[in-house]
Amino acid sequence: MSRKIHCLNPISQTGLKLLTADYELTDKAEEAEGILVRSASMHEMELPAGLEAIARAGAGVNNIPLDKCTEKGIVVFNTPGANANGVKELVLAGMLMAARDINGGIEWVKENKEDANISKDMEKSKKKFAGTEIKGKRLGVIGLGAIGVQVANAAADLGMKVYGYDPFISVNGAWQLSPFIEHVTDLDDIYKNCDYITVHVPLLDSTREMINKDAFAKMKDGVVILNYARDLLVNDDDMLEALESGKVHRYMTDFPNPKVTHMPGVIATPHLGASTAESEDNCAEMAVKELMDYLETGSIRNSVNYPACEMPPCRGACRLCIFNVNKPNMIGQFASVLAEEGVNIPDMQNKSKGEVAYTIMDADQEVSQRVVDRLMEIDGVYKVRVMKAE
Ligand SMILES: NC(=O)C1=CN([C@@H]2O[C@H](COP(=O)(O)OP(=O)(O)OC[C@H]3O[C@@H](n4cnc5c(N)ncnc54)[C@H](O)[C@@H]3O)[C@@H](O)[C@H]2O)C=CC1
Ligand SMILES: O=C(O)C(=O)COP(=O)(O)O
Repeated sequence: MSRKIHCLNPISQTGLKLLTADYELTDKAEEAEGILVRSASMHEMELPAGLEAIARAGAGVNNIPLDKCTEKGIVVFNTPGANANGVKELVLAGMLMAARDINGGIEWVKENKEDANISKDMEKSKKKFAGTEIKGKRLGVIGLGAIGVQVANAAADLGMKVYGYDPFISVNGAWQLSPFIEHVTDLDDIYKNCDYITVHVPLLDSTREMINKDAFAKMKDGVVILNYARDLLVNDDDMLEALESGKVHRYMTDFPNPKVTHMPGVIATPHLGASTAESEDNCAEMAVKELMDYLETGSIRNSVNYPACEMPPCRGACRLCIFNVNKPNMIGQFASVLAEEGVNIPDMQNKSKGEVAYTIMDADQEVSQRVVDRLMEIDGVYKVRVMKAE
């Protein structure tokens, strides 16, 4: 029987064509074993009863009900870094469009397209659109993950003085960061010093509306804010005030909303950061591979709610994948149940991540529903998935 995959958004064919003959795309979400999604909100959606995994072809997972998925043993994947270059390039464009009135100039040409003397007249009019250069200006990058690091390095290459802030920077991120970036540990150093500030953090309770009145109060007058991450990172009312007072010269954002579109000094794009052929292909390929790997082997790579856990092909008659609360003696209890049922475990792997854990156990014989029920009865077990060896 083929495995059913439902796409909640259009997903690049480059990724979809990796699905083997064992898979089938379905229009019916309720029968899906796997879901592929980009930005569609899943918060109000009833999760299909047989859903094993969701792969977000992209970075941000604020459109997915993570806690609910965790408690149901549904693994949520994303595709770290797969669209970072696409976003980086749009951020660079945003910075240049904030520095020069490229938009105003283009509009002027459109408005004067019937002017037979346009070649002469523009030389008189162009002073209205004069700008500044970004070389030598100070850029603050908040969040040095896949995108932030690339933005920081590219801006340094363009001659900007770059400050980077990320209290949780990964070892990989730190390795990739150019030595010319000043790594600051106090966000105020970015607010105080920078002419341009760009945010590249996920939307979390801890980052929601981090760009607010208090932050603006510490910033230089005429600062440019770039938000190609999520709209809710910025307090819109405070932004309006900052734009009106001149504290913020321009607000460049990839996340227009009804308030933002009416503000002066805003240049907005309709969430185009990852909308390049290359990013769409990269994300789709990575998401499809993660999903297939998990559905076929139980191995987890790049999950945002369960730990990475990889196992070679099944060494028994079946494989048990157990999702549970991360607390003492869980593996002991799993092993006891299997021992009492006369099942041997030729191979196993257990990993934890914060409050949850994941165990893959190969069993030397097919296990009965009673074994599954007994494992499910253990306090803290969310789900037991049984996979027959190929
Ligand atoms: N405009 C668009 O189309 C796109 C937008 N995004 C947005 O950009 C965000 C970042 O994407 P990536 O760089 O790929 O993610 P990432 O996970 O590689 O990097 C995020 C970084 O933010 C850091 N961070 C978390 N909390 C922080 C805090 N309070 N202060 C400073 N740093 C903090 C983390 O340590 C991490 O290094 C995504 O979560 C998403 O919301 C991502 C891709 C496309
Ligand atoms: O990857 C992300 O976080 C993005 O915001 C990109 O969203 P999209 O896949 O273009 O709907």
